[in-house]
Amino acid sequence: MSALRASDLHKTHRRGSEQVHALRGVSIEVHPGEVVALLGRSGSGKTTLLNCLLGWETPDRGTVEVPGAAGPSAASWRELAVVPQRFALVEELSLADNVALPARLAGLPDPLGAARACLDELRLGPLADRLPDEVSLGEQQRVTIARAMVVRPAFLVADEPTGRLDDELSGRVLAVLREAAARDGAGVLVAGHDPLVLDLADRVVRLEDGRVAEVP
Ligand SMILES: Nc1ncnc2c1ncn2[C@@H]1O[C@H](COP(=O)(O)OP(=O)(O)OP(=O)(O)O)[C@@H](O)[C@H]1O
Repeated sequence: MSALRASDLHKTHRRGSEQVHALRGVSIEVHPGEVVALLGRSGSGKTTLLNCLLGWETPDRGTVEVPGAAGPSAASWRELAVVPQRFALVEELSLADNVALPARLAGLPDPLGAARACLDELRLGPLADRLPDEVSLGEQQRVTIARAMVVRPAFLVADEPTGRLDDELSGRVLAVLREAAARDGAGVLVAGHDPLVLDLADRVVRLEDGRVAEVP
């Protein structure tokens, strides 16, 4: 299968008369079965790159290819799932129902069973029937990982998925992402500052000021 690919992306954000060149010609590939760490200081363009890969922002120049989809915004959750920086859980639904949602939309059998299995993997089984605002932010963060994993996506993009977790839980989350690559052949792109992400990755892409920097 082919790679999730961005080629020569340029993106300028405009704030009044000010222009911020968030991406200045970024190319990146994520192959099935590999974990790629996207590192870079705050403001280096990581989220903008992920947003372009997801079709949430349109680059000024350059292309994004999502295998199996006509374009990034046409990709289904099974083709490309996301763990967003802002969790976007449905407040009225239990954690189990939140996680089951993509499985229901994809028409998978037993969405709730699959959701509970994913929550168990992330050690959230006992909280499955609670609402999002009845659990901590770190727990909500892990729910978003279960929600991305539930359909066994071909590609998964995670924006700082361990930002609110201690080392033990970060290790657990990263092991789950690693397993998605090893077991399901998913291509995983993880953005973050967490040194644990470096240990986990097959490959590192570092952004500096909107460009890919050479990694020694
Ligand atoms: N909607 C926007 N309007 C104006 N400027 C923006 C917008 N989004 C991002 N920027 C700017 O673009 C640059 C890149 O931002 P981006 O969020 O991609 O960085 P990042 O590497 O993900 O940072 P962090 O690690 O803090 O999340 C920053 O200078 C940021 O202030």
